Amino acid sequence: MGRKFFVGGNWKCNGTVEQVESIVNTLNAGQIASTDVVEVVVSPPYVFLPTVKGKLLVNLGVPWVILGHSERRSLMGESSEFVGEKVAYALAQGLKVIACVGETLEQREAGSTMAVVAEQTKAIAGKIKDWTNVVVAYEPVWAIGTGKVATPAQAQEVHANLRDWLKTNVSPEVAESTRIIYGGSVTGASCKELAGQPDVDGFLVGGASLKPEFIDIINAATVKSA
Ligand SMILES: O=C(CO)COP(=O)(O)O
Repeated sequence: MGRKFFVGGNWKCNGTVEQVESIVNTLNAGQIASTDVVEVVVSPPYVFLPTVKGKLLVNLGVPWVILGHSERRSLMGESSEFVGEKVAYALAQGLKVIACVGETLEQREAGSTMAVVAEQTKAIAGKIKDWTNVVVAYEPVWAIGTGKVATPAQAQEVHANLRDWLKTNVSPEVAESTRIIYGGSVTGASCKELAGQPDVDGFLVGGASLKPEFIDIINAATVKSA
């Protein structure tokens, strides 16, 4: 079975109750591609979970958690090892995990992108056995919140290398079935070409997930199913 397209909306700490309700209304009113072809997850600020949970999407418990975001790694000092432990703990508690990896601009310019991504992924792989409930988000730090989206070729290159890494270091089955999604300044304008890349299985969206264009990003799934 192919990898189902996955789109996450990382709302971070944005919004007031009114704004959150407005986003939810927009999502509920949007014409979204069939859930046969796309899985959508939103990550509201903790304080708004009750507001969102009561109004949005069938089956919304809080089944997913985003871990290893670069803002946590850099601002909260979370090491790769700690992120690996958190991923293992979350899975053991029955949560599904979006695990983020990605290099800084400095690391990219030094040619160490894949070494960084591999080190971050290895710290997770060393702590877990079952990848069924894990989605890996490749989020180059230089693309997050900067308006500087990776080119489709840049994203594809890292995603393909990461899948190869999983094939060699975990298993061919895990490499084939694990969704690797891209995050970093994704917009309605850039999503289709990115989605056209063979190893881009979806997106983790920050700023644009607070806007109506999030619907367009979700619907980029149709690029895969076309
Ligand atoms: O950090 C992100 C998603 O986790 C990306 O944020 P932006 O889409 O705002 O760049």
